[in-house]
Amino acid sequence: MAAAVEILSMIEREPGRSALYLDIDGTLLDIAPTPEAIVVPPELPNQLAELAAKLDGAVALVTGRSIARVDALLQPHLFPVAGLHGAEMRLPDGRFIEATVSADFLAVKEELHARAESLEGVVFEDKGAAIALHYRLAPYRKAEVDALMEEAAVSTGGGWILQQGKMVVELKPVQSGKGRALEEFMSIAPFRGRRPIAIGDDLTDEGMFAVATAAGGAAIRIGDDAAPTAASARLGSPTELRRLLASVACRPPGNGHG
Ligand SMILES: O=P(O)(O)OC[C@H]1O[C@H](O[C@H]2O[C@H](CO)[C@@H](O)[C@H](O)[C@H]2O)[C@H](O)[C@@H](O)[C@@H]1O
Ligand SMILES: [Mg+2]
Repeated sequence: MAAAVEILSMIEREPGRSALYLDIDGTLLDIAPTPEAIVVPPELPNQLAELAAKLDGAVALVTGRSIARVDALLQPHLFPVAGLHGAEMRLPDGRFIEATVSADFLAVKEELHARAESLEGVVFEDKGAAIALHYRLAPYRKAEVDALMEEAAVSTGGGWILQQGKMVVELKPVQSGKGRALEEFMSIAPFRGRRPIAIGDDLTDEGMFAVATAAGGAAIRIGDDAAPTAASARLGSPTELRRLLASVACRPPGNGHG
């Protein structure tokens, strides 16, 4: 397994041949008790913008969050984003691929919201065309949350599927997937023809790890868990990643670690 620092130093040496695909929660940002409690280090948005400039714009966020939430987190910058696990995208030229909702899904959402309110400690997150039920504040609720979400998925009539995550179960559009999102970005400028480097921390990121490595790139899984992964390297924490990315952002090309 390659070291994460070697992979990032490849970007430093050859920014014009690299493209970077970044997950947010657990990767760029430390995990917090609830979705709203995350802390964006004040220097991070500008560092990502510097990195993007260095890679001629070939930096995308690939996340379970909605694009609107990403924009709010990383303001004032608007990056290319695959949101809702790839169900919605903002392409580099500003075009949107939107996720649509059905009447069945809206009814399921309402019902889930009401039922989640009776489960103390469970946090309901409405993301538009996706829903997350979090049990981080009440881990003993996992079985109840799983059962509720399995029932909800069936009630959508097949248009939405389950996504397991860190202390969360999500309902995401069946037409989603971070691997598919990467393929979409990789087919267009400025991402086309560049070596894809995907960085994430969770099950949902495994699809993009597989696509990036199959295309001759590399992938880094963040975190100290021992979960099996298609990533080519591991790195301990978002703090370490932010430090390495900051160093890539500010060094001139060709001045890598060796
Ligand atoms: O694909 P990502 O960018 O990693 O987003 C995945 C989900 O992240 C968020 O939930 C997770 O982070 C929360 C804040 O640290 C944490 O409280 C929660 O337990 C985690 O599961 C987000 O709320 C979801 O919408 C994203 O899909
Ligand atoms: Mg993540």
